[in-house]
Amino acid sequence: MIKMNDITRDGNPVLRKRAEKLTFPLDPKYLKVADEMMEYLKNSQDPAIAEKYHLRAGVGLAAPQIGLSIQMASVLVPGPDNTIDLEETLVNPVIVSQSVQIAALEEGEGCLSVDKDVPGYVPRHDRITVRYQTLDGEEKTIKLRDYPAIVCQHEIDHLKGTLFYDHINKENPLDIEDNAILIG
Ligand SMILES: O=CN(O)CCNC(=O)c1cccc(Cl)c1Cl
Ligand code: NI
Repeated sequence: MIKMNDITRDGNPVLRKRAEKLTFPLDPKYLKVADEMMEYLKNSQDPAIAEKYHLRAGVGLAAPQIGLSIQMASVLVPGPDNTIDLEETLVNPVIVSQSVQIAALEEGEGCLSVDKDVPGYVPRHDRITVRYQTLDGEEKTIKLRDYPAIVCQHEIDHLKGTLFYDHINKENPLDIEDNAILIG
């Protein structure tokens, strides 16, 4: 199972590389990686397991965060009342369209690869359309908005070598354009 000491930390060049596109059929080792990444997310969202193995909670995990510079990211976004809003492993994801409307999480963002808290609004697109391949190579296109859209942007950023704090206004971290939507 993936544990915190398997997570690459800021300063490791792998987090600043553009990850390699994957070809299909996927090498079986990458299928295993996908399972392990999703398992990490599930474990980290289970209070008992997270406490037992000292896992920081995550709603997404990108392959560069476990040292693999490949275009693969898993997302497990809970919805209200123990529902799941989005559970998917995205291979070679591309944001094919995005709203002009900007949104940010009121609480800011965190990252397993960034040990320090970096306060401030992370401006992102409120709505995005993502085209990706599933683990068996099927092309899918999904439209996302609000929290799931923000999570996917955070993960797709990882595949481009971008970290969330790159987007925070350095002079005034709580500065964001007037009509940005703040998501609580
Ligand atoms: O890349 C994934 N991680 O670093 C896992 C830990 N961070 C989160 O789960 C997280 C927390 C807050 C906002 C967003 Cl958008 C995300 Cl993604
Ligand atoms: Ni992250």
